[in-house]
Amino acid sequence: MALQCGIVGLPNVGKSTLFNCLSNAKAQSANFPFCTIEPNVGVITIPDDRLIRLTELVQPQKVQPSVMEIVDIAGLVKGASKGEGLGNKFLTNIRETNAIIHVLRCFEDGNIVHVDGSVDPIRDKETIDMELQLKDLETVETRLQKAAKLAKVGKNPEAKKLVEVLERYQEVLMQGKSARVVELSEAEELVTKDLHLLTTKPVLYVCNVDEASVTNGNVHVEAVKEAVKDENAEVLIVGAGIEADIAELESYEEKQMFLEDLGLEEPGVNKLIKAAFSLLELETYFTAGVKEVRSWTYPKGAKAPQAAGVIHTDFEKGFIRAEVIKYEDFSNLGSENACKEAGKMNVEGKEYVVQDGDIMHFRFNV
Ligand SMILES: Nc1ncnc2c1ncn2[C@@H]1O[C@H](COP(=O)(O)OP(=O)(O)OP(=O)(O)O)[C@@H](O)[C@H]1O
Ligand SMILES: [Mg+2]
Repeated sequence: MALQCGIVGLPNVGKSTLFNCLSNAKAQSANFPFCTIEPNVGVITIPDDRLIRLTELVQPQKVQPSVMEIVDIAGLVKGASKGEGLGNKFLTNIRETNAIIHVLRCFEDGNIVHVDGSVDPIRDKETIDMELQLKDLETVETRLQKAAKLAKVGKNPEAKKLVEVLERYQEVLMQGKSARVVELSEAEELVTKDLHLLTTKPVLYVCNVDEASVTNGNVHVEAVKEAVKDENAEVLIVGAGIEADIAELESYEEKQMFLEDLGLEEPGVNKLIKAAFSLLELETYFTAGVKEVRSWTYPKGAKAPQAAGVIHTDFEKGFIRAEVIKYEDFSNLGSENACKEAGKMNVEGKEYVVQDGDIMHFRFNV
């Protein structure tokens, strides 16, 4: 059940190029629109300095970082919601993802075709948003008809609630806004959970810039930041072209040299991976034994038994307690034993909400 981030944007803006520097899988990338048709799925490793530190301290036989899936989706054009370009098929690919990375072309390069003839990320963003919103409006209206019928026949409080929410969605979508601006109560979330609207998915924006703009951005990036300031969404600057070149380099030293020249401490894609990971509302805990040091992914807010279930369902079913060491303590004191002696290992029960970076040891009984 690996969660997926989908990369969306207009054709030829650099989605596949970005995908290639993010994942080990290789997608075809070329200077013509609709180069990608079938979605490319890749697995990416989440970079985490804490895992490196734990590995140094524990010296395990094996190390296993967290991963997530990333999908490179075909470019979308105006009218896609009505079947233009690759149309609806592409929208289905987006529906299957859990979060969206929206790539905006912010680089000038006369040799790279822009489907709408000029570089204008704000217009591009509106084009994509509008197509997603139109598709959602279609979904909402179809569902509204059905739910309204159900709500009429006798007692059906759930259908009534659904109708209410759908009407709110319809209103904002008709105003050209995304459905994510509608705030839902827990009960409302429950009745809408199989709706899978495209514009309720969390989104982050990637400004794809040229080499010279990777550290400070450019006028296009500024315009994007201004345009999304009410959306409460993150805007990242990545030079996909140059990062793809760096990813091709063999040695770590060469990569570092290149990054330094660009004025970057780490590849822009690392920042992007971390941002995408938190966009999915995921966090990490660790297990640190001599056999294996491993990073595990759990949904933010999970209690100890649910987090244990990520390792094995038996751990959840037979959960007794968890022994928890904070990463900082482990890192400072150097070992599990040292933490125990210093009283830095806590025993937690079923109600414990796991915190990002916890080092866990589960006791269970099956
Ligand atoms: N930051 C950049 N600067 C200059 N050229 C770039 C940059 N990013 C990508 N490109 C170039 O843009 C072209 C299109 O890239 P890519 O194939 O990744 O686009 P795409 O969004 O996947 O397109 P499609 O929707 O057709 O699949 C390629 O020639 C690529 O090398
Ligand atoms: Mg592509």
